[in-house]
This record gives sequence, C-alpha cells and structure tokens, in this order.
Amino acid sequence: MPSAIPKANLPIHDFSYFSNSEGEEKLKAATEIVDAFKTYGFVYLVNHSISTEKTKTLFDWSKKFFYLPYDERTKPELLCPATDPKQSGFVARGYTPVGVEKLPQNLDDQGLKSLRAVPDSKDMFEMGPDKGVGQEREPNRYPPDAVIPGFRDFTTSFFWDAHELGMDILRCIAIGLGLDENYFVSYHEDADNLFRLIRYPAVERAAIKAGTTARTTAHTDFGSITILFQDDVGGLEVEDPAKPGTYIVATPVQGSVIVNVGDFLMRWSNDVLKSNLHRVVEPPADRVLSNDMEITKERFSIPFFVQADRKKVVQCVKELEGSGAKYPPVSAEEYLNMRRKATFKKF
Ligand SMILES: O=C(O)CCC(=O)C(=O)O
Ligand SMILES: [Fe+2]
Repeated sequence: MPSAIPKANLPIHDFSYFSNSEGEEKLKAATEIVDAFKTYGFVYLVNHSISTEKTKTLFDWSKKFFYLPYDERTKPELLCPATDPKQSGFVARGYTPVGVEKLPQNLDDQGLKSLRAVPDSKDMFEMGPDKGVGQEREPNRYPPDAVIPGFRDFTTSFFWDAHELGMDILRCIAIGLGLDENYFVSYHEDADNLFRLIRYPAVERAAIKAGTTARTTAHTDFGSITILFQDDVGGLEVEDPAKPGTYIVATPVQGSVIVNVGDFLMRWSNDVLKSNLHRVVEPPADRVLSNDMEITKERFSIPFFVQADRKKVVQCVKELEGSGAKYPPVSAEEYLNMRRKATFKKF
C-alpha cells in the first residue's frame, strides 16, 4: 500500500503512480500531472526517484559550501563569469555574491528599474554538467577539493540524478499531452542544465516587509522545467491563476520536489502549459529567530533548471497548435541568452 499523500496548497502527486505503471494507468497519472501544469504551472511530486536521505545530504553540502570563509568563496577563479564585466558570456558557473542577480518579472516591465533597486538578498553556487557541450562551453568552477573534500563528487552525482528525474518528468509531460514519450527528452540530450545552490541569509524581517530588501522577487523561470528542493523554512509563493496578483503559499513538504514549467516550455507548448510567477517572501512568523530585531531564519533552496540542447531549434508542438502557432521557431541558445542577459545587474 503506498503511504498517504501529504497535503499542500498546490496539486501534489505520487510520482510512483506514473513511474511504476503502464498503459491506461500511466496515461491517467500523466494526464493528472499535466492538468496541474496547465492550470498552475506547478506541482509537488512525492515518491520520486531521489531519496530524502540523498536530498538531506545535498543540503548539508550546501551549508558547508556557504559556511566556507568568505575569502574562499570569492576567489576570482570561483566567481561566476556573468558577474565579471570583462566577460561576454552569460553562463552561470561558480559563486555569485549577494545582490548581483535580480530576476525580472517581465522583460518589458517598466518597473524593472525600480525592482532592481531592491537587491535580492541571496548568494548562489551554480554548476553545469561535468561533461559534454555544457562543460566545454563553460567549465565548472569549484573550490579546490582540499578546501571542501567530497563536495564536487557529491554534487556531480546529484546533478545526474536530478537530470534523470527531469527526463522522467519530461516523459510524463509528453505522455500527458498525447505525444511520443521521448518528444521532449530528445531535445535534452546534452544535459546542459543548471544546478543552483541558494542561501538566503538571515535578514531583518522589517526590511523584507518594508521592501528595502527581498528574497526573490516575482519572476518566471526561463528553461524547460525546474525541479526545486527546499528546506523547511518556507517563503516560496506561487501566483494564484484564479486571482492574479495574489499568491498561494508553497509550504515545504518533506521528501517532495516542486516542479514548475519554464517560459521556454510554455512557448514550445504554444502556451498550453503554464509558466507561472513565483517569489520568495518572508517566512512564517514561527521561522523568525526571537530577539529584538526579529531576524528571519536563513533559508536554503536548490533549484535544478532543466534546459534544452542549445543548438536545437524548437517550434510550437504541431499537435498543440490549435488555431495556429503563436511563436516563430527559436533555438534554445538564442532564447536562453536573451533571457539571461536581462537577469544580471551589469547588463
Ligand atoms: O528559492 C526558491 O525557493 C525559489 C528560487 C527560484 O525561484 C529561482 O531561483 O528561480
Ligand atoms: Fe524561479
């Protein structure tokens, strides 16, 4: 007997119903998950292929990294190239200090300037694949093994577990949309994904409330899908499609991953799948350290951005065209570079 599915404010599904079934059963499980992506753009999955134990160990490694001395994290060879004005690439690898990335809500947003005036209070460590075109284009930037022994091996192994889970989810989406199960997977052969460890430092609650600092302002993700691991602090919210401008609290659910559709896949699906706005706000009151200042707890989260092979050109899926394709063909490279360019402060 599978155990009861925990409760959440957004759809939550037992992924083993998809992974461990065939035929009609599999189709039913996939259709339910795809329905959630059509409506909310977000779904929680429990009983997926990555164990709670391994995820917990990943968070332990993330803490170890962010607790390294500041000088170790900010060595020039470790800093993300996108933070360096002399570099032309927009490739995320290595360490990004607090205040550099600002996720825009919308590329044409008139308010982008004022949004950017409020720094996102977070720092990040990002990795790509350890082999293949993604690695050749921009090698990973790790601290020396002597500084944090085992970090590189563990995160590399986790990268491939998350990639496999991503491919299973893309199969599920394809089946749920009535397509060949490898329709999307065949555009993700390079595993050119982005794996991001985030630390939101403890901040004054009043500052988040007053809007003088933010955790992550409202944005959509760029890629195909995002698989998010979060700790138990909370703060993630997803826009309520029934009431735009209001948000649903995406409470932490142990052992789950939160999966969301990115803009690239939304475009590719001719807007059948929804890429939805989300943000990270102050955590609930009980996650505030009790002292005079009301400092919110430090929060750790780990998104894994599944991204398509850069050279492949996608056009709106024929079967989803309805009364016509809404977008011209685009290569993943063109699209992702365009989005990334708008993300970093210096550009
Ligand atoms: O920290 C989180 O929970 C979400 C982060 C996020 O949305 C992102 O990095 O795109
Ligand atoms: Fe996001």
